[in-house]
Amino acid sequence: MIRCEKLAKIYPGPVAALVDVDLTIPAGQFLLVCGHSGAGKTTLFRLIAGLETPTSGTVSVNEHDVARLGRGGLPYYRRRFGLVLSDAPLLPQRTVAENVALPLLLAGVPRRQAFERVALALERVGLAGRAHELPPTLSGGEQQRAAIARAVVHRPSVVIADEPTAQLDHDSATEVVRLLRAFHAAGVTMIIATHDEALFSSVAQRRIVLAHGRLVEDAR
Ligand SMILES: Nc1ncnc2c1ncn2[C@@H]1O[C@H](COP(=O)(O)OP(=O)(O)OP(=O)(O)O)[C@@H](O)[C@H]1O
Repeated sequence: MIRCEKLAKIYPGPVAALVDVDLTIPAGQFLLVCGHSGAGKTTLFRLIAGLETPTSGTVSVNEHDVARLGRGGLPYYRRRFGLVLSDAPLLPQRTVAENVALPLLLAGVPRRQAFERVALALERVGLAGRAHELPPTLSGGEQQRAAIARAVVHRPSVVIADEPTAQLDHDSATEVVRLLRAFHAAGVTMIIATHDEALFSSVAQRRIVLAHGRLVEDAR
């Protein structure tokens, strides 16, 4: 369970990106996060995943305050999460398999074991035959599926995806939703920012709306 209490992030400016957000996300939930551009969705994701520290308030996971983890605990904490963020594109000069392997290699998994897991992850997203190609030769939908493989290759318990179907045609977007649904069915908590709510209507269990950094709607 992830719990945000009075969570706030003020960037220099000052910009109040997130203001007093109280939110509890039970393990295994499929949560949609909606809101206009600049509403604070990405900021919320970065705080939950331990990529940024709150200005005030707390994020805790299973009752442990993330701010108290310290340098030793934070890398382990971050490995709970699989991130599909728009500011982390695939590296164009590395093959698809090398891109997907990166989080494992950075975590110290031996190469051989890492690439065995990469092969499994690419198979799950239907890209087994494209492992040795460079990302720019893939379609937009295939690149997004590779990004999902990279996010799940270390078997995270939570997947956070920022607009995972943006700029995809309908068939590719539907395929991305099908994949996320399959990971959710396997027990992964899903936190998805989207403007494409209709696409997720059959799988989402809850929808929250952020506006100007505040949580303004919460519906199950
Ligand atoms: N590193 C930063 N420094 C300063 N301001 C920032 C920073 N990151 C975000 N902001 C500001 O915080 C606010 C919330 O941004 P955020 O990216 O969280 O919104 P968002 O809902 O994800 O938007 P989008 O849908 O466009 O991605 C915006 O006003 C943004 O300009």
